Amino acid sequence: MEVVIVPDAAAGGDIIAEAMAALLHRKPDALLGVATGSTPLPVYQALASRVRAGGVDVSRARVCQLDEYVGLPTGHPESYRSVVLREVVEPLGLSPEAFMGPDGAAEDVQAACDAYDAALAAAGGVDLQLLGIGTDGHIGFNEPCSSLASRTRIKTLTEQTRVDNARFFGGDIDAVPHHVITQGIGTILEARHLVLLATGEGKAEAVAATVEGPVAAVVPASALQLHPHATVIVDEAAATKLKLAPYFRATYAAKPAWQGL
Ligand SMILES: N[C@@H]1[C@@H](O)[C@H](O)[C@@H](COP(=O)(O)O)O[C@@H]1O
Repeated sequence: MEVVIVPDAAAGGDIIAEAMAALLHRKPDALLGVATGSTPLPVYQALASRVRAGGVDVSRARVCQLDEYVGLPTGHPESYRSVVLREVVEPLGLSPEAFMGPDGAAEDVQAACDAYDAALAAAGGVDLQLLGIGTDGHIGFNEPCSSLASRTRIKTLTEQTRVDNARFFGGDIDAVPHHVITQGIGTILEARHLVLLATGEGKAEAVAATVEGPVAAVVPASALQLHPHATVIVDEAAATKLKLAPYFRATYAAKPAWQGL
Protein backbone atom coordinates (compact mmCIF):
# COMPACT_ATOMS: atom_id res chain seq x y z
CA MET A 1 0.00 0.00 0.00
CA GLU A 2 1.29 3.42 -0.93
CA VAL A 3 0.39 6.37 1.30
CA VAL A 4 0.75 9.86 -0.14
CA ILE A 5 0.38 12.90 2.09
CA VAL A 6 -0.67 16.01 0.17
CA PRO A 7 -1.03 19.58 1.45
CA ASP A 8 -4.78 19.83 0.86
CA ALA A 9 -7.85 18.40 -0.85
CA ALA A 10 -7.16 20.25 -4.12
CA ALA A 11 -3.70 18.66 -4.35
CA GLY A 12 -5.29 15.26 -3.71
CA GLY A 13 -7.78 15.91 -6.50
CA ASP A 14 -5.00 16.89 -8.85
CA ILE A 15 -2.80 13.88 -8.25
CA ILE A 16 -5.71 11.45 -8.74
CA ALA A 17 -6.97 13.25 -11.86
CA GLU A 18 -3.45 12.89 -13.23
CA ALA A 19 -3.50 9.15 -12.54
CA MET A 20 -6.90 8.84 -14.25
CA ALA A 21 -5.61 10.82 -17.23
CA ALA A 22 -2.56 8.53 -17.50
CA LEU A 23 -4.83 5.47 -17.32
CA LEU A 24 -7.09 6.83 -20.08
CA HIS A 25 -4.02 7.51 -22.19
CA ARG A 26 -2.93 3.86 -21.84
CA LYS A 27 -6.45 2.47 -22.06
CA PRO A 28 -8.95 4.89 -23.65
CA ASP A 29 -11.99 2.78 -22.74
CA ALA A 30 -10.96 2.33 -19.09
CA LEU A 31 -13.75 1.72 -16.58
CA LEU A 32 -13.46 4.25 -13.74
CA GLY A 33 -15.23 3.40 -10.50
CA VAL A 34 -16.42 6.62 -8.93
CA ALA A 35 -17.42 7.42 -5.37
CA THR A 36 -19.86 9.94 -3.97
CA GLY A 37 -19.70 12.20 -0.91
CA SER A 38 -17.84 15.52 -0.67
CA THR A 39 -14.30 14.17 -0.71
CA PRO A 40 -13.98 13.09 -4.37
CA LEU A 41 -15.39 16.34 -5.82
CA PRO A 42 -11.92 17.93 -6.31
CA VAL A 43 -10.93 14.85 -8.35
CA TYR A 44 -13.86 15.28 -10.74
CA GLN A 45 -13.24 19.03 -11.01
CA ALA A 46 -9.55 18.49 -11.78
CA LEU A 47 -10.32 15.80 -14.36
CA ALA A 48 -13.00 17.93 -16.04
CA SER A 49 -10.64 20.88 -16.29
CA ARG A 50 -8.02 18.64 -17.97
CA VAL A 51 -10.69 17.46 -20.41
CA ARG A 52 -11.72 21.05 -21.19
CA ALA A 53 -8.08 21.98 -21.74
CA GLY A 54 -7.79 19.15 -24.27
CA GLY A 55 -5.30 17.17 -22.18
CA VAL A 56 -7.40 14.02 -21.82
CA ASP A 57 -9.59 12.18 -24.27
CA VAL A 58 -12.59 10.74 -22.44
CA SER A 59 -14.61 9.93 -25.54
CA ARG A 60 -14.39 6.18 -24.82
CA ALA A 61 -14.15 6.35 -21.02
CA ARG A 62 -16.73 4.52 -18.90
CA VAL A 63 -17.77 5.16 -15.31
CA CYS A 64 -19.52 2.99 -12.76
CA GLN A 65 -21.11 3.58 -9.40
CA LEU A 66 -19.88 2.19 -6.10
CA ASP A 67 -23.11 2.24 -4.13
CA GLU A 68 -26.68 3.53 -4.06
CA TYR A 69 -29.53 4.30 -1.69
CA VAL A 70 -32.43 1.88 -1.74
CA GLY A 71 -35.95 3.20 -2.11
CA LEU A 72 -35.37 6.77 -3.30
CA PRO A 73 -37.65 7.49 -6.24
CA THR A 74 -35.93 7.33 -9.66
CA GLY A 75 -34.42 10.73 -10.42
CA HIS A 76 -34.24 11.82 -6.75
CA PRO A 77 -31.45 14.47 -6.72
CA GLU A 78 -29.60 12.70 -3.89
CA SER A 79 -29.74 9.22 -5.37
CA TYR A 80 -26.14 8.36 -6.16
CA ARG A 81 -27.11 7.81 -9.79
CA SER A 82 -28.22 11.47 -9.97
CA VAL A 83 -25.10 12.60 -8.10
CA VAL A 84 -22.73 10.73 -10.43
CA LEU A 85 -24.58 11.99 -13.51
CA ARG A 86 -24.38 15.57 -12.16
CA GLU A 87 -20.83 15.55 -10.76
CA VAL A 88 -19.03 13.22 -13.16
CA VAL A 89 -20.88 12.21 -16.34
CA GLU A 90 -22.11 15.68 -17.36
CA PRO A 91 -18.95 17.70 -16.51
CA LEU A 92 -16.81 15.17 -18.40
CA GLY A 93 -19.19 15.29 -21.37
CA LEU A 94 -19.80 11.52 -21.29
CA SER A 95 -22.95 10.01 -22.68
CA PRO A 96 -25.30 8.40 -20.15
CA GLU A 97 -24.58 5.08 -21.96
CA ALA A 98 -21.01 5.28 -20.68
CA PHE A 99 -22.34 5.01 -17.14
CA MET A 100 -23.46 2.00 -15.13
CA GLY A 101 -24.88 1.62 -11.65
CA PRO A 102 -27.12 -0.63 -9.57
CA ASP A 103 -30.87 -0.06 -9.61
CA GLY A 104 -31.79 1.27 -6.16
CA ALA A 105 -35.48 1.39 -7.09
CA ALA A 106 -35.67 -2.29 -8.10
CA GLU A 107 -38.40 -4.40 -6.51
CA ASP A 108 -36.07 -7.37 -6.22
CA VAL A 109 -33.05 -5.73 -4.63
CA GLN A 110 -30.89 -8.86 -4.47
CA ALA A 111 -31.51 -9.53 -8.17
CA ALA A 112 -30.42 -5.95 -8.91
CA CYS A 113 -27.24 -6.53 -6.85
CA ASP A 114 -26.41 -9.77 -8.65
CA ALA A 115 -27.10 -8.13 -12.01
CA TYR A 116 -24.71 -5.30 -11.13
CA ASP A 117 -21.88 -7.66 -10.15
CA ALA A 118 -22.44 -9.54 -13.42
CA ALA A 119 -22.48 -6.28 -15.41
CA LEU A 120 -19.18 -5.17 -13.87
CA ALA A 121 -17.57 -8.48 -14.79
CA ALA A 122 -19.03 -8.37 -18.32
CA ALA A 123 -17.60 -4.87 -18.72
CA GLY A 124 -14.14 -6.28 -18.08
CA GLY A 125 -13.85 -5.18 -14.47
CA VAL A 126 -13.04 -1.82 -12.92
CA ASP A 127 -9.64 -0.38 -13.86
CA LEU A 128 -9.40 2.28 -11.17
CA GLN A 129 -11.79 2.48 -8.24
CA LEU A 130 -11.87 5.78 -6.40
CA LEU A 131 -12.95 5.49 -2.77
CA GLY A 132 -13.74 7.86 0.05
CA ILE A 133 -13.94 6.68 3.64
CA GLY A 134 -16.64 7.02 6.27
CA THR A 135 -15.80 8.27 9.74
CA ASP A 136 -16.31 4.66 10.90
CA GLY A 137 -13.92 3.29 8.27
CA HIS A 138 -16.55 2.22 5.75
CA ILE A 139 -15.86 2.05 2.03
CA GLY A 140 -18.76 2.25 -0.38
CA PHE A 141 -21.51 1.56 2.10
CA ASN A 142 -19.78 -1.44 3.66
CA GLU A 143 -20.36 -0.65 7.29
CA PRO A 144 -18.18 -2.08 10.11
CA CYS A 145 -18.23 -5.89 10.26
CA SER A 146 -19.08 -6.27 6.58
CA SER A 147 -17.58 -9.49 5.29
CA LEU A 148 -14.22 -8.89 3.63
CA ALA A 149 -15.38 -11.35 0.94
CA SER A 150 -18.78 -9.68 0.39
CA ARG A 151 -20.33 -9.15 -3.02
CA THR A 152 -22.76 -6.42 -4.05
CA ARG A 153 -25.73 -6.62 -1.71
CA ILE A 154 -28.13 -4.68 0.47
CA LYS A 155 -26.80 -3.17 3.72
CA THR A 156 -28.31 -1.25 6.62
CA LEU A 157 -26.65 2.07 7.44
CA THR A 158 -25.38 2.82 10.92
CA GLU A 159 -26.91 5.75 12.77
CA GLN A 160 -23.55 7.58 12.45
CA THR A 161 -23.51 7.28 8.64
CA ARG A 162 -27.10 8.52 8.44
CA VAL A 163 -26.16 11.47 10.66
CA ASP A 164 -23.07 12.15 8.49
CA ASN A 165 -25.12 12.03 5.27
CA ALA A 166 -28.11 14.03 6.54
CA ARG A 167 -26.44 17.19 5.22
CA PHE A 168 -27.31 16.04 1.70
CA PHE A 169 -30.98 15.76 2.73
CA GLY A 170 -31.40 19.26 4.16
CA GLY A 171 -30.13 18.11 7.57
CA ASP A 172 -33.15 15.84 8.01
CA ILE A 173 -31.92 12.45 9.23
CA ASP A 174 -35.38 10.97 8.73
CA ALA A 175 -35.01 11.60 5.01
CA VAL A 176 -31.81 9.48 4.82
CA PRO A 177 -32.70 5.95 3.74
CA HIS A 178 -31.83 3.10 6.12
CA HIS A 179 -30.95 0.72 3.32
CA VAL A 180 -28.41 0.84 0.54
CA ILE A 181 -26.87 -1.27 -2.20
CA THR A 182 -23.11 -1.37 -2.14
CA GLN A 183 -20.41 -3.13 -4.07
CA GLY A 184 -19.11 -5.68 -1.58
CA ILE A 185 -15.59 -5.54 -0.23
CA GLY A 186 -14.76 -8.60 -2.31
CA THR A 187 -16.17 -6.82 -5.37
CA ILE A 188 -14.18 -3.66 -4.65
CA LEU A 189 -10.97 -5.67 -4.22
CA GLU A 190 -11.35 -6.94 -7.81
CA ALA A 191 -10.66 -3.49 -9.25
CA ARG A 192 -7.17 -3.31 -10.72
CA HIS A 193 -6.19 -0.18 -8.79
CA LEU A 194 -7.80 1.16 -5.61
CA VAL A 195 -7.33 4.83 -4.79
CA LEU A 196 -8.71 6.05 -1.48
CA LEU A 197 -8.87 9.79 -0.82
CA ALA A 198 -9.42 11.10 2.72
CA THR A 199 -9.38 14.73 3.75
CA GLY A 200 -10.02 16.59 6.99
CA GLU A 201 -9.28 15.74 10.60
CA GLY A 202 -12.61 13.93 10.97
CA LYS A 203 -11.08 11.10 8.91
CA ALA A 204 -7.72 10.92 10.75
CA GLU A 205 -8.68 8.07 13.06
CA ALA A 206 -10.28 5.99 10.30
CA VAL A 207 -7.21 6.55 8.10
CA ALA A 208 -4.79 5.42 10.83
CA ALA A 209 -6.86 2.29 11.48
CA THR A 210 -7.02 1.57 7.74
CA VAL A 211 -3.32 1.97 7.07
CA GLU A 212 -1.60 1.03 10.32
CA GLY A 213 -4.14 -1.15 12.09
CA PRO A 214 -4.79 -4.85 11.58
CA VAL A 215 -6.91 -6.08 8.65
CA ALA A 216 -10.28 -6.37 10.31
CA ALA A 217 -13.90 -6.33 9.17
CA VAL A 218 -14.63 -3.79 11.90
CA VAL A 219 -12.58 -1.32 9.80
CA PRO A 220 -13.77 -2.19 6.27
CA ALA A 221 -11.21 0.06 4.56
CA SER A 222 -8.39 -2.00 6.14
CA ALA A 223 -9.18 -4.56 3.41
CA LEU A 224 -7.10 -2.33 1.12
CA GLN A 225 -4.07 -3.92 2.80
CA LEU A 226 -4.97 -7.12 0.92
CA HIS A 227 -4.84 -5.44 -2.50
CA PRO A 228 -1.68 -5.54 -4.61
CA HIS A 229 -2.16 -1.99 -5.92
CA ALA A 230 -3.78 0.29 -3.35
CA THR A 231 -3.01 3.98 -2.97
CA VAL A 232 -4.17 6.03 0.00
CA ILE A 233 -4.03 9.79 -0.48
CA VAL A 234 -4.56 11.95 2.57
CA ASP A 235 -4.28 15.64 3.28
CA GLU A 236 -2.29 16.92 6.27
CA ALA A 237 -5.36 16.97 8.53
CA ALA A 238 -6.30 13.37 7.76
CA ALA A 239 -2.67 12.29 8.23
CA THR A 240 -2.31 13.56 11.81
CA LYS A 241 -2.71 10.13 13.43
CA LEU A 242 -0.32 8.24 11.13
CA LYS A 243 2.74 7.09 13.11
CA LEU A 244 4.61 6.29 9.91
CA ALA A 245 3.96 9.73 8.33
CA PRO A 246 7.70 10.58 8.13
CA TYR A 247 8.36 7.34 6.26
CA PHE A 248 5.44 7.90 3.87
CA ARG A 249 6.65 11.44 3.13
CA ALA A 250 10.24 10.35 2.49
CA THR A 251 9.13 7.48 0.25
CA TYR A 252 6.95 9.70 -1.89
CA ALA A 253 9.61 12.43 -2.10
CA ALA A 254 12.08 9.85 -3.42
CA LYS A 255 9.66 8.32 -5.91
CA PRO A 256 10.67 8.50 -9.57
CA ALA A 257 8.21 10.72 -11.49
CA TRP A 258 7.73 8.13 -14.26
CA GLN A 259 6.24 5.67 -11.80
CA GLY A 260 2.91 7.49 -11.36
CA LEU A 261 0.53 6.26 -8.70
N1 LIG B 1 -21.23 5.90 0.46
C1 LIG B 1 -20.46 7.08 0.65
C2 LIG B 1 -18.99 6.71 0.69
O1 LIG B 1 -18.58 6.21 -0.57
C3 LIG B 1 -18.18 7.93 1.07
O2 LIG B 1 -16.80 7.60 1.09
C4 LIG B 1 -18.60 8.41 2.45
C5 LIG B 1 -17.79 9.59 2.94
O3 LIG B 1 -18.30 10.77 2.39
P1 LIG B 1 -17.56 12.17 2.48
O4 LIG B 1 -16.49 12.11 1.45
O5 LIG B 1 -18.61 13.18 2.12
O6 LIG B 1 -17.03 12.31 3.84
O7 LIG B 1 -19.97 8.80 2.34
C6 LIG B 1 -20.89 7.82 1.91
O8 LIG B 1 -21.13 6.97 2.96
